Amino acid sequence: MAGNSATVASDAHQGTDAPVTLSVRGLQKIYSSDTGDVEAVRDLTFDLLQGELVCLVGPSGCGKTTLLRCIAGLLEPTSGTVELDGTKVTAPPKKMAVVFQEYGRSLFAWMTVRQNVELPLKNAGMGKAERKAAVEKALHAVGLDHAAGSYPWQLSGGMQQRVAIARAVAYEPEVLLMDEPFAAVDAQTRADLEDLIRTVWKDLGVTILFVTHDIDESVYLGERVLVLSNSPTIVQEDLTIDLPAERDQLTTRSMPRFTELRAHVYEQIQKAKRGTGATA
Ligand SMILES: Nc1ncnc2c1ncn2[C@@H]1O[C@H](COP(=O)(O)OP(=O)(O)OP(=O)(O)O)[C@@H](O)[C@H]1O
Repeated sequence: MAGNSATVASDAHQGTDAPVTLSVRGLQKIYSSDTGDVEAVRDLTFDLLQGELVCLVGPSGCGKTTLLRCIAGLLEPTSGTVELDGTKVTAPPKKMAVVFQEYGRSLFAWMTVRQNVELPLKNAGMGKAERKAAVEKALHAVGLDHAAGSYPWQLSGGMQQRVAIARAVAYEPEVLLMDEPFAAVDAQTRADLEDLIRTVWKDLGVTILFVTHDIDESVYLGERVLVLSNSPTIVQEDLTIDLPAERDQLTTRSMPRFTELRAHVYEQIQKAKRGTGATA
């Protein structure tokens, strides 16, 4: 089954009319230090079309976080470009939001859930009434209407991560970047959060780039999966996930096609680890 490459389509977005939202071209990042240079990312090129949910997987240490930080305008690439709606990213763009793994550190403990979600809107100069409506909509989207007055430390890890997601979507970003956001929560909560992401994605029409270590998660969530090679990194494969749009933890994960796609990605990651997958 793992050798089923011939039945697995690449170039997922060919034939769709949606415009390109995010464009990464020839991205390279070399870290320089006293002990020498580390080429984390060599030559990454891919596009995200408007409204896509794309997952990014690759071997540990292959440069996923480096790539995301370059896309988010938090790190300057050594060469290559990132463009959002045709404009080069040189600083964190207003139309982008990022959700990190460490939800505990990303929320302010002395602020209520409502205040945490409201803060970036306040900083952006949004009026009070508009802010209130945006916060209510975002908390409702993540199923936390009842927790608006609670403090983060009164919530479970999964609920805290939902607050971080609400804070990111309240802003109505065009692109949502997620860096292994569910790595620190238990399996049951993780499954719930995966479904939440697909619901929020469908309801709000946001473009999502979701980084994960977890092969099953990438196939379950994504419309496309980008498999990265070992460091120094290139895109080893751009894979279409041709599963039905309506996904369900039980039904989707027990589909033969799910098993085939998961086996295919697994095989690609093994090749990436051995350094035999990349052709460029
Ligand atoms: N600030 C830095 N200075 C020097 N090297 C760095 C720095 N940050 C990352 N690296 C190196 O760059 C490579 C890619 O790191 P990065 O954290 O982007 O990978 P990753 O795929 O996100 O890792 P993981 O799968 O473990 O989360 C690694 O070899 C890492 O050691």
